[in-house]
Amino acid sequence: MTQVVESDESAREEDVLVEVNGLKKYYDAGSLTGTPVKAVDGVDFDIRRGETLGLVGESGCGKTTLGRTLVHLEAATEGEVLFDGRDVTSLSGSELKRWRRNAQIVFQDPESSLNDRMTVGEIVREPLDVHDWPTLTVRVAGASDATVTGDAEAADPTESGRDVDVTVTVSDDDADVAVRDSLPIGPEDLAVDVDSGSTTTVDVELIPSKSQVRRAHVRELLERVGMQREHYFRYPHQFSGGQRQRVGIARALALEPEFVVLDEPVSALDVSVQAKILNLLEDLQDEFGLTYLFIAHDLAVVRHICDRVAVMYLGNVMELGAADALFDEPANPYTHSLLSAIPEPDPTIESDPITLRGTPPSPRDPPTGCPFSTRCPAKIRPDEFDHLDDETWAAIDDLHRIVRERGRAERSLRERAREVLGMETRFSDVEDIVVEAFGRLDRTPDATAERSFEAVMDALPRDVRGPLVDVTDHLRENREEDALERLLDAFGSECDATSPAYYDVDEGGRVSMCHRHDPAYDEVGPVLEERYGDYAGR
Ligand SMILES: Nc1ncnc2c1ncn2[C@@H]1O[C@H](COP(=O)(O)OP(=O)(O)OP(=O)(O)O)[C@@H](O)[C@H]1O
Repeated sequence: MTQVVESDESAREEDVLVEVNGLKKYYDAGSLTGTPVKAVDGVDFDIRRGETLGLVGESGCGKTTLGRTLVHLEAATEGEVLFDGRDVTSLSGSELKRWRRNAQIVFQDPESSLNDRMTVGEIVREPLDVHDWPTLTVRVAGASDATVTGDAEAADPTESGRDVDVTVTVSDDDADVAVRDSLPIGPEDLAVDVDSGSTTTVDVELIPSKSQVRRAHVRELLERVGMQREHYFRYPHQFSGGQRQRVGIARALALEPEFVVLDEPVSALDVSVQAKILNLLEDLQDEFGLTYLFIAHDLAVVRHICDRVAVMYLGNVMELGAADALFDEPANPYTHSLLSAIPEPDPTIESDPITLRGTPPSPRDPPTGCPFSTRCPAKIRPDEFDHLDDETWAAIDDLHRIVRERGRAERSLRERAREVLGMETRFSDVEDIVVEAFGRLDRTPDATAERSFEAVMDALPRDVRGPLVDVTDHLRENREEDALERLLDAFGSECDATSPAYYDVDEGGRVSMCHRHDPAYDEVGPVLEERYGDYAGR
């Protein structure tokens, strides 16, 4: 007798699904210039089974690259990505193909991510064809030595039940078969033959064709994501952005992955549609026990949908922790700055955003110390300059950024020729830059008048003027490296010198990368309050 019964979904444990260790992704690593784009520059974190981890940060900080590297659309330059404890960065060939089913991605723009020449059904079905889905995984109970043949492969009896589609229980020539209920097949679709010779052989065959099973699965998926079964034969351009994103989600779920990267899945959609897609994603997560990495720039959406959040800057994770705690009491100066930029919904509350000056440095040339050091509103300042006010520091920091950028910019052939010929180059405007950065500090009665370089320098405190004279001298000679070194030597701090460690910043396991968490320095919050008063990031 052969009996087929449906099994319960196995209980999911609250454990780590993805573990990322020292992950780097550099582009053009072998280029002639020798300076790769350090898109992801050494990140460590876990993603727990069944959770949604948010990934936020300014454009270009490496969010998409990190997401793509996790699902192996990009090869890692260095580091590990462990899925269920197995490093997948070195997988290739059939092993990689097999693993890929487990990790999928939903792209930002449903306009460009769906092939307009394929029907909706073909689009969702394509991964099933590529992976020859379904391959039934069979575990045989009750027989110590059994082989499995037919449309199925044998599962390791010691593995967790999560990976098993069919359980065959053998006693003499009887077999009970359990089919996982998310497959669009029932007892009547399977033929199970048990041959108990010297070793037990279990032959499992699908009765409908694979094509029929795939079509049925695609239709079920379409319905599950809020489309209709009849939409199978329509084309993407016949649908709205929201519906197209539903198709993208159905395609990502077709192979029943455990882990899905959602790369700005609602950013391209109308606000009215965004909530519906987010609700759908949450429902699907509950139903299928999915684990999400949710990449987004809308912090309100992230707070709503994510369990934990990682804040990224220049290829580094600056802070990571429970979403509510991180939004309520940010620890890292970069998180403070990001949150401070969100408009205050209550107009009666007066607060000023922390304005982040300048743009992030190029990922080809990240700062030596803390990645955020060139823009940090809470940057540590050397004690001997305690007497300087915030405006003077802002001017010093501006000059630092300008010199850094200039040092990085490739000099054109024409500029080099002009230098050789002793003609004027772009560095001839060095004095203008100093006047621009420091001229507004002068509070004398005639300060509104155009200031000369000499007048601006004279008005500066002696211990600022001294280093600035050296800096401008270096710049006039086109020695940007020396100018930068002099600036850092005079005004730099721990933030410029060394990359900070991660510190535990709350009881819930939140970590943040900032020298200010070292008890030797004042903490971030009080420093920002002192420098910015009633700023909006708290
Ligand atoms: N294929 C590539 N080749 C070279 N550089 C790349 C490539 N892809 C991305 N980059 C660079 O890597 C850095 C990180 O880009 P990435 O797209 O991951 O950032 P992001 O945070 O997702 O930005 P956005 O929010 O704008 O999508 C950027 O400087 C980008 O220009």
